[in-house]
Amino acid sequence: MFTIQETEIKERGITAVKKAERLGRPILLSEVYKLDLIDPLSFFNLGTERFLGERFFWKDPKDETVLVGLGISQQIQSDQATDRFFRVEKEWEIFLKDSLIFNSYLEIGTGPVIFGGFSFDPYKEKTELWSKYPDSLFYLPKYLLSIINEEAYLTTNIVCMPQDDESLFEKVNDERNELLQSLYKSPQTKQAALTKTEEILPEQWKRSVDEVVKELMNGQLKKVVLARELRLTFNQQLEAEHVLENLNKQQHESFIFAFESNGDCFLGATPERLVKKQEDEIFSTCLAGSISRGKTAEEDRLLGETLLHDQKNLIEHRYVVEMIKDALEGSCEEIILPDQPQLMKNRDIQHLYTPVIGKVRRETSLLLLVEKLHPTPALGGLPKREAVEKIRQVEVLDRGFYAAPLGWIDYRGNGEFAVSIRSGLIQGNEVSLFAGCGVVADSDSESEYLETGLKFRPMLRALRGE
Ligand SMILES: C=C(O[C@H]1C=CC=C(C(=O)O)[C@@H]1O)C(=O)O
Ligand SMILES: [Mg+2]
Repeated sequence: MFTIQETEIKERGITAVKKAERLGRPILLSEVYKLDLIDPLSFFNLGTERFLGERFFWKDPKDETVLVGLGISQQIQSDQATDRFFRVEKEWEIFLKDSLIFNSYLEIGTGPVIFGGFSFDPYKEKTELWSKYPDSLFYLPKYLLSIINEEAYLTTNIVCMPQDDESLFEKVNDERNELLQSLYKSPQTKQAALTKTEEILPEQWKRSVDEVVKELMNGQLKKVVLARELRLTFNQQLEAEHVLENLNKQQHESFIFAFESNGDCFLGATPERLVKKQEDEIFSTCLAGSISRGKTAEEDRLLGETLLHDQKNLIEHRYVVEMIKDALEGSCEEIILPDQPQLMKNRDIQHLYTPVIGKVRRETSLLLLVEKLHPTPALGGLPKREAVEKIRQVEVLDRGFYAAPLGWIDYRGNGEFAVSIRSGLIQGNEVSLFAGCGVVADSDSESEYLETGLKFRPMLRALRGE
């Protein structure tokens, strides 16, 4: 069993407190230990008692980076719409200034990391649904488990005040060791049962698709993504850990995420990367154009072939490729992307997919890239500003964090954001699911309606525990 000795954190803590006294402001103390490999979901689960409402989970499709945060050591949050990406970046930078970071590992995603995201459109009128999530919300966790290429690291973050003393560090050390020891007790709880499914205004949604199609045929708008909601009720309070476990099993090739705030939990399994930054290398994804999976291998292959040659879907996809290329060109010395889309097959749906690799200029930050890209025409439309305005006008749904950038940034400026689709918001014994689709001049509202139905499936499957 792993135990961390108390002497080190005490010495470091006293140094941090002295620095806080000298500078007259809080100072971050962060330390990283390597651990034997532990199961990230068990780590998330063991936060249930102590850190409920203050947890996050993140896993990329290849399991290269798994991050689990428990507790909130510092929060960056705002409802200010202007410059929101830049503001988060500056606040993180200022917060990190003069911090004491004890990290002898070079791995990206160890040490101080903030996790969180942004709402889709800060100018959209807010409803009760997303009242727990401000337009920008990030946590620096108290304890962060990072599993990087199958090696585990535990980062502890403590914000030290001038008036703090040794007892703070004794407490943290005890708590940390208790956490690590309780890892081996797994809680047994029952999965909730679905009692009611309500589609929110499906006919009105179809009518808005028809209206937008008309505009697309004779205006400057080329594409608008329209989304809708499914509201589910269960016989008891839903536990995020069950749903997360199912998503992780059923949609392992997606980004699996959960992000708690004040009792609610936003979670999902998205196949869509927005942008990843590793030093000066960046990776993005064009994902748009969809068809169902076949029941047999042959049917599945034929459906894939149909998608690869379908004009409506190819146009829907091409708008995304063009926009991402344009958005990245200014910041990159080099961009590589194939001419033709390929297929991405997820358990419940297949998509047209074009991967993008680039080399960014020195001064380009991850959040600057997020700002340039969000929303891509896979979530917003084309042209970007006009499409977002149209969505604001015609969509009934309050998207909140759905279809928006969600991810993490470490203290060295590396990190990754996904687009939070195939997702849901848990609120007690109810859950809202969200799904949208790219409407182009060739769209038919009935088939777009069915396509959104496919996109609800990953969350439905996980919620039902199928
Ligand atoms: C907006 C969603 O999916 C986007 C991503 C891939 C394919 C899409 C499509 O074919 O319409 C959407 O643009 C969603 O899942 O809610
Ligand atoms: Mg589509």
